[in-house]
Amino acid sequence: MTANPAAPIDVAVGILMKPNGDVLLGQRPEGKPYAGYWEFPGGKVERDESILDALKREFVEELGIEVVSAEPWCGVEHVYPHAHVRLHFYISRDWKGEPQSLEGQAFAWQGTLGVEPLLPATIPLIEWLDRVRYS
Ligand SMILES: Nc1nc2c([nH]c(=O)n2[C@@H]2O[C@H](COP(=O)(O)OP(=O)(O)OP(=O)(O)O)[C@@H](O)[C@H]2O)c(=O)[nH]1
Repeated sequence: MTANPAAPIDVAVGILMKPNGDVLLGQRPEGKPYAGYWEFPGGKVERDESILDALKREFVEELGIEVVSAEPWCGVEHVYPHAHVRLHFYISRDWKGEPQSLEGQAFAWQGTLGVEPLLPATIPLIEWLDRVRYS
């Protein structure tokens, strides 16, 4: 049986937030759709995996970071030419380790956003985020 291309793919996305409001963004590596675009770290949820477990796994794989706790923040659904995604954004203020570029990607801590382009589905998040990170 082939997968239904219209069915949304669940993606766990994590926003690491420092006490000063800075958040961590990563740049999509070569070979992936939208290579070079900036995003919050994360990836697809695997079968039989919870969203939080997927988030924790992706942060270990991509950045060598242990997410100790994270709160669900918002959901965004977006249809790209390559995929229909359902993004589950979490905010974490509690993690262990310093980000390492384990998959060769660039990353940057950002207050006022200074990197572009951002993935289209992630653009509205930046304005929403300003309402929570400096509150
Ligand atoms: N991590 C992340 N993905 C996002 C964001 N915004 C957004 O539209 N996406 C989309 O969510 C999907 C994430 O899939 P991915 O390809 O990065 O996931 P993955 O690392 O598990 O991929 P792979 O194992 O297939 O290589 C992509 O279609 C990507 O375009 C974001 O801010 N962060």
